[in-house]
Amino acid sequence: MNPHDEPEMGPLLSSIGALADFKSLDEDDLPELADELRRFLVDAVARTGGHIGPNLGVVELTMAIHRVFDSPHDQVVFDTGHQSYVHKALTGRAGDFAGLRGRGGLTGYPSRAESPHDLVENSHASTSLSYADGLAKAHALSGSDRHVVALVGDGALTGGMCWEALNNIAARDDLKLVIVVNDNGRSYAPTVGGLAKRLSALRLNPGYEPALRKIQELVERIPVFGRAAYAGLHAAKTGLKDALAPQGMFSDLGIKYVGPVDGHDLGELTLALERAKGFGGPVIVHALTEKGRGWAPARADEAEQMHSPPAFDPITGEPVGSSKRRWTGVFADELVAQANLRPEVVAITAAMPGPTGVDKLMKLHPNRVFDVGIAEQHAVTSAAGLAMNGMHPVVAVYSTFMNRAFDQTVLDVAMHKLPVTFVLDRAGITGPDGPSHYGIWDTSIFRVVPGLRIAAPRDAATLREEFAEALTVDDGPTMLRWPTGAVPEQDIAAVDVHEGLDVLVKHEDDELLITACGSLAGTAVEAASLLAAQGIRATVVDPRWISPVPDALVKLAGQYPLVATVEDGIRTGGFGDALAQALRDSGDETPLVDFAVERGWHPHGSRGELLEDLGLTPAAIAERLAAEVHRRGEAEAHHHH
Ligand SMILES: Cc1ncc(C[n+]2csc(CCOP(=O)(O)OP(=O)(O)O)c2C)c(N)n1
Ligand SMILES: CC(=O)[C@@H](O)[C@H](O)COP(=O)(O)O
Ligand SMILES: [Mg+2]
Repeated sequence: MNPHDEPEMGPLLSSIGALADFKSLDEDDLPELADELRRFLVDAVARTGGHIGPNLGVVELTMAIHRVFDSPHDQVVFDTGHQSYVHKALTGRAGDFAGLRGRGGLTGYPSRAESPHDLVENSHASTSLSYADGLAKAHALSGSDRHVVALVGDGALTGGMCWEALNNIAARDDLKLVIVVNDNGRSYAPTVGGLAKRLSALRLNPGYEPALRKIQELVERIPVFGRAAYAGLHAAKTGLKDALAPQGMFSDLGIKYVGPVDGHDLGELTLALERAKGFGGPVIVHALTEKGRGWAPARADEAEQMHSPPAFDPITGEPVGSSKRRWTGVFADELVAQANLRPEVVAITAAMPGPTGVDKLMKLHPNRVFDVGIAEQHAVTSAAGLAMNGMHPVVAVYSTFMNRAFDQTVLDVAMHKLPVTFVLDRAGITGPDGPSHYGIWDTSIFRVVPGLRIAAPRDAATLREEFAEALTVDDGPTMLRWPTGAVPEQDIAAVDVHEGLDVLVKHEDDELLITACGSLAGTAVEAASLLAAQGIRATVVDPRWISPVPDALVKLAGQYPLVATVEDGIRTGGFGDALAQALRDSGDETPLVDFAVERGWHPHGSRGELLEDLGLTPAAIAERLAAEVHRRGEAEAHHHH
């Protein structure tokens, strides 16, 4: 890592101020540029953390796409978008990587505000082929000659939307659409399922191409055979190819298939993409790549090939940040403990065993953990099936990805009153991954599901307790949510329990009730102490189970002149809205101030910065509530005179 704070840029990369500069480079310079890009990526991402593994794997792929196609006239869509750093560097943004994923800096995904070459900002997987289908149909309608290129990973291909799109794409032979399958055999962990087996059958047979070339040379060398033999060979080649490399999966759909090609061989890639472009109709180019290519620590990371590590040492790859106890780790241990007590407990992950913490149980009881690929909707309804047959599935998904499985949750699970426990990690504001990764919608979305109970632990102790409680519920689904990052160093102990509500701060003759949800309980406690310093006495309670709103909380809140709620989720339809509605329903007019995430697209940054921006800090909450108390005091005084 060089001393000043700019990632190391070689001479060729430094010469690229715009895509045109890259496209005009001499072909002979491209291998050197690829090396410069790899050194640059490691140096840059070491500082900021991010998707080093995926991006090292698409250096040649991205270069070849931008050599053959002409963005933005031709449109390039990155599935998930986590592998678009090379694209950003080649489109003139290499000089901005010092701020990658940081407030005000480059986002870690394509961004239309950053470049006309960026189209899809959504970081949720398996959307690229649907976007591409629409983009290409529009070009076909306007009779334009523009091509659409979709770069989709083998992991993303396990997502159902891809197959919905392929079914439609296969029905049209006039779409100028090139689907580049970036097959590195991995999501985080090795990609799972029948698709993966078919793709690896192709991957494991690279031999058939060289074998064919050898036969071809042989035939061409023996003049007597001439054309007839060559024609026979061609038939043999098709047969041989199908025999050795069953790629029926795509051609059965009627979509042309080119490959598999070596995804790190610029020449081979360029040829394949030129061929594909020439088809003028939908075509799949199947590229074989290595995640983390060219950097030993990523290649050596068997678990995830450094899919998205936090900041790391650029030489060793070792993380450089502090390794505090994370919410995920507490859950991982408790899941094992509960599974050992309860044979009916099984776990499901959508291609994220490590990041969700089910990997620990997976190692101990591999047949009780199911990795279903990037397929959240399937995960939920498969869990419904498991529950129907006596299991208690724990579905571990990031909150933001749970958005995908609303219908499956409400009808396939809740309507059937099935004992499924959803564990939503990364709930609330996450930060560096930006707005499509914030887990802020879950409370508002799932609060409307009849029979679904939601808990929001405030620390490690309540995570263990509430998770254990959820597993005892067998007449309907339960859901727990917690944020990214470290759990509070110290558990936030209750000083009292009032009808099932944990009292965290208690004042006699108090004048204000603050209801703290989950991870912001500590913030609420600090806000109460700031208020106490101004002579305002606020009691703080944590309901633990936030939906449905506990009756005891409605009753208690009704006894106060002012109530506040604090939650790490969208204000619209959140916990605050729920309590306000419950108070209204109980005939209580208690005024309520709800601290939450305003509905909107909040740009990436650190979790702390975002919470500061959103007024979800002790100081901001105390300030707002003090003003509210004073305003009410004055109004009272005025009223009495
Ligand atoms: C709907 C959804 N689920 C989960 C994720 C988390 N996620 C991000 S990248 C990734 C793996 C993608 O694998 P692949 O498509 O093969 O791309 P690669 O990283 O191998 O290049 C996953 C599971 C996501 N972004 N979207
Ligand atoms: C692209 C994607 O969805 C994941 O790789 C995500 O970026 C990981 O987020 P965490 O860093 O919070 O695990
Ligand atoms: Mg992959």
